[in-house]
Amino acid sequence: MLRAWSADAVRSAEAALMATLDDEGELMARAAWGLARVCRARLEETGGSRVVVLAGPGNNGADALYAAVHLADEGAECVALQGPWPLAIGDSSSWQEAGVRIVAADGDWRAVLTGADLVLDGVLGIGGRPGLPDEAVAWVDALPPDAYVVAVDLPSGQDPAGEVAHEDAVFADETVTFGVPKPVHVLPATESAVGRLTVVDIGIELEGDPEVERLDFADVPGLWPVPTASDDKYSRGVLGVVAGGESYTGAPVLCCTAAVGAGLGMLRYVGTPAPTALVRASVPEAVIGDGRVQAWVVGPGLDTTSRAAGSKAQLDIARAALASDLPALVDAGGLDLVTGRRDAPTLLTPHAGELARLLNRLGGADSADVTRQQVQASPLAHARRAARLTGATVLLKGATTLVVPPEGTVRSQNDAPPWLATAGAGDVLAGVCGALLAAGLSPLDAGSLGALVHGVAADRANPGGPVRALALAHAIPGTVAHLLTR
Ligand SMILES: NC(=O)C1=CN([C@@H]2O[C@H](COP(=O)(O)OP(=O)(O)OC[C@H]3O[C@@H](n4cnc5c(N)ncnc54)[C@H](O)[C@@H]3O)[C@@H](O)[C@H]2O)[C@@H](O)CC1
Ligand SMILES: Nc1ncnc2c1ncn2[C@@H]1O[C@H](COP(=O)(O)OP(=O)(O)O)[C@@H](O)[C@H]1O
Ligand SMILES: [K+]
Repeated sequence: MLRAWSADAVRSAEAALMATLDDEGELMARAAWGLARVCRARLEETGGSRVVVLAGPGNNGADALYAAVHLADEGAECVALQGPWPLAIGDSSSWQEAGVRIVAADGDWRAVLTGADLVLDGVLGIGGRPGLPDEAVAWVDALPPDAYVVAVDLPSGQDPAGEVAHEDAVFADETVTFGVPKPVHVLPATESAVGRLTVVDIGIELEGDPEVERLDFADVPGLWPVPTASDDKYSRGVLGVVAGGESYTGAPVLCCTAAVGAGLGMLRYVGTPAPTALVRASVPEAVIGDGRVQAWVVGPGLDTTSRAAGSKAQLDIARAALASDLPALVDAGGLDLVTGRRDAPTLLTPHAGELARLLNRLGGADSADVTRQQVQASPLAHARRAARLTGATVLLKGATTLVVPPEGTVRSQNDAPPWLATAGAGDVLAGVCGALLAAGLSPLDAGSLGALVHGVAADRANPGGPVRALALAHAIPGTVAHLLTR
């Protein structure tokens, strides 16, 4: 499991360690040495030798400059761009003596930058506010496209807390962070700017709950509900799926195919005539109609406004499922039936547009209208608000999937290729996570583990190429086996 801690927690851990060290510069020395080792390796891989440092005003800039001193000692040509600010440590003459030429804001920095093989972004670190000083915006605009950009600790300008996306910021090829990952490295608003993430050990130890967790492959065997000889179909979990209608007939097929493929004890399907016929034909394992279950999936392809035959009876069962004390996953059309808090374990699985709509409906007349764009610009805050309003865990879908409980550490999964952005993929996710809820997992575990398996299945269904939702659903059983037996 990857764990990311807030800037404040990291600073406290650094202060605690520093108090035990004789030299107050020791941690920065460790950070700079580790950073220099990574840069050295990348220069060797790419055959480059010209390093340009973007030197900010704080310790992040100092880290980059110290790393450049090591690289200069080893023969690289190192130049640092300084803005109209003093450097945190030393001045231009002391750095020049140490082997790093400093080019001031009024110097010919463009020519220097054009020749860079490797750019070390040390403008801002965990002390940064989202956005960049104007001079650094100009540097970033002028970055040569073929230079390898290494961000020091985090891509400058990105929000260290990973809460908000900002357009004036660095997008790195690699980020070298110190001690532990931070939220910026794993949350959806900022993760795409991080590139490859490398963590340099500087000896700090973090205690207590992290801000963000990310499950990895090694977590799957410990969490996945593997049956034993004493199990039967009921003890493994029965899932009820209320999905589809006369206009959306495919969603229940995808959801039910994925749910049985994830290893359910049994599945009950509740639908109107057309999708029921399709589920009968394509998922012969499904038992049709209402009955006793351990958890519900309510909503894939569900049209809550339909007047077609069978719709009223189906909606009555959907409402009864939501009013029950059983765990429930609520997706797509089912989200329109959420009226407030539910006491039983609940996982809501909106995409950004559905989350905006849910917040507008539940937020009350006084709250400002939320748009899909606002959700995408600050996904964590919006998911958290929905989790607090409903008491449910909110799984917000996207390239990075967030799973946000009403309180405490959030999970963030990034396991899927962009090919997964295809209609019906969400119905498959609902089936997988629903199966895990029926087996007794918490909404947090069911959502994050389901998102991991779903993302890996997208890749395994057709490595490196397009994937359709039905192929994704069919790839679930093999993916689970692969992750359990690797
Ligand atoms: N605390 C420690 O012991 C260690 C810290 N390290 C480094 O220190 C960094 C943190 O250093 P600092 O606390 O000096 O903070 P930063 O280097 O992130 O920069 C903070 C400075 O930039 C200014 N600033 C912030 N946001 C701005 C914006 N958007 N536009 C313009 N100016 C802005 C602030 O006013 C402040 O002067 C870490 O990211 C890491 O690189 C490492 O050396 C490891 C050890
Ligand atoms: N760019 C992307 N990269 C990887 N996965 C993505 C990307 N965009 C969306 N996804 C995933 O694809 C799925 C889409 O679900 P959803 O929007 O509900 O589609 P549908 O309602 O058509 O089934 C979600 O699991 C989401 O996390
Ligand atoms: K940086």
